[in-house]
Amino acid sequence: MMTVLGCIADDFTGATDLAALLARSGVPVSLRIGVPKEPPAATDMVEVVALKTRTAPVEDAVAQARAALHWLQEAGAQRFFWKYCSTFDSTEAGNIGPVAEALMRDLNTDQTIYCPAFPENGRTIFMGNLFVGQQPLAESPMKDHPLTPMRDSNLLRLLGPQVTQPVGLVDRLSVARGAEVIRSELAAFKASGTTHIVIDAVAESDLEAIATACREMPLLTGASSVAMPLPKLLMADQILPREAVRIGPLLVPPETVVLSGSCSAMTQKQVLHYLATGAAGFCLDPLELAATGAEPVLNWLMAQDLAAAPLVYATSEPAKVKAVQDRLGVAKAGRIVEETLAACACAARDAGARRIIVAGGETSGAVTNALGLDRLHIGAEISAGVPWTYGQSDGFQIALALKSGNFGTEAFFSEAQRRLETA
Ligand SMILES: Nc1ncnc2c1ncn2[C@@H]1O[C@H](COP(=O)(O)OP(=O)(O)O)[C@@H](O)[C@H]1O
Ligand SMILES: O=C(O)[C@@H](O)C(=O)COP(=O)(O)O
Repeated sequence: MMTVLGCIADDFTGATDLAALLARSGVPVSLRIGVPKEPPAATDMVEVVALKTRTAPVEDAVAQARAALHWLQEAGAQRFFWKYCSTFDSTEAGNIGPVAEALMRDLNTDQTIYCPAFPENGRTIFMGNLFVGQQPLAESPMKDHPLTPMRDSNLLRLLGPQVTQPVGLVDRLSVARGAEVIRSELAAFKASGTTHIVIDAVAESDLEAIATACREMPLLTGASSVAMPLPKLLMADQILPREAVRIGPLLVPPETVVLSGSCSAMTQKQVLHYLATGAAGFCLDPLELAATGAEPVLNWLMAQDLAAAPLVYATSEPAKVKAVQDRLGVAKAGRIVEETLAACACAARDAGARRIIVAGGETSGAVTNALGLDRLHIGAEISAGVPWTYGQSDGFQIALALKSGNFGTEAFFSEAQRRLETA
C-alpha cells in the first residue's frame, strides 16, 4: 500500500501518542521502531517512524531524522510531520529546530509551523507561551525534568537559538479568526523571509483551523493534536483514500509487568495509586544499582506472580533525583535506570509476560529496543495519546502500552489492564 503521510517522532511515547491520534480517523497507521533497515514493503497509508533522539546531540538527531525522511519518501509519502513533545522538552542545545531545518532543506520548502499544543492533555499555547494546565511551562513540574528541565515558557525564545532563519508568531487572535486569516499571515511571513512560525492554539477548533490552513505544506511540526485532523483533510482532498479499519483486540495472555522510569508528576501519582491497590512493587535505587547491578531486582521479579502485574519503578521526586544525578551524573543515572528496566522487560517476557506497560518516553525507548520490536500496530486508546500497541518480540505477540510521563489518569496502570480486557 502506498504511504501518503510520513511522520517522524523524537521519542517512542511521542510516536505512539501521534499514531493513536492519527488512527482515530480510521486510517491504518503503523509505527516503526527506528528507521527500518529494509527498503519499504507492505507499508500503511500513514507511517510513523519512532526515533529516540529527544536528548541526542544535534548531528546525530539530524542524521537519523533525514534517514527516516528518505525511507518515508521511498515508501511514497508526500506530506511529512515532525513530532516532538507537547511540553517541547528541548532547551537551547536541543535539536527540534536543526531537525526541522534539515528536513525543510531535503524537502525543498521554505516555511514550517511549530505547534506543540495538546488541549486534551492541558497543553495550550498563547502569545507564543506554552502552558501546562494553568501554569506556564517553566513554572510547571517540567522545570524539574531529569533530562530536559524547561526553564523558559516562550517558544520563540526556545526555538530562536536552535535555528538559523527568523522565527515568527501567528497568535491566537489570528488563529481564532480561522484558516483564511492564518493562511494570509503565513503568506506575509513568507514574503518577508520568516521561515519558522510558532502558532498559538488553545482549543481543538484552533487545531482544525491550523491544520486546514497548513495542509498543503510539505512539512508540519508539533505535538500530536495538530496532526490529528490531517488524515481527514487529506481524504477530503482525495490525496488519502478512505479506508476504515478496525484494529481488533489481539488475544494475549494475562501475564503482565509494569515498568516505570518516569519521574513526572503524574507518574508519581500513578505509582502511588497502583501500589495502594495492593500491587507488588520494587523501588529501584540508582545508587544501589550502580553498585550491585540488576540482579536483586531480577531475582525479585522472577519470584512474583506475573498474573498479578507487578511493578518495578525508579520513579522518584525531584530532590531525590537531583541527589542521585549529583553523585552519578545525569546521563549515567538515566542510563542505569533505563538499562535495568529494559532487562526487567526481557526477563519478564522470558518468564511469560505478554502485556508490558511502560511509563516514560526514554524508558519506553530503552524497553522497546531491548525487546527487539521493530513494528507496532496501534490498538485501543487507554487515555488520550496512550494506545495499546501490538508487536512481535522473540517470536511472541506482545501487547505494549507506552505512556508518556505526564499522560493518563491516576489509575492509569489498572485502567490499562482493564482496557485490554474490554477492547
Ligand atoms: N530515580 C532516578 N534518578 C535519576 N534518574 C532517573 C530516576 N528515575 C528515572 N530516571 C531517569 O529519568 C529519565 C526519565 O525520562 P523518561 O523515561 O522520558 O520519562 P518522562 O516520560 O517522564 O519524561 C530516564 O532517563 C530515567 O532513566
Ligand atoms: O507530546 C507529548 O507530550 C507526548 O507525545 C510525548 O512526547 C511524551 O514524551 P515523554 O513525556 O518523554 O514520555
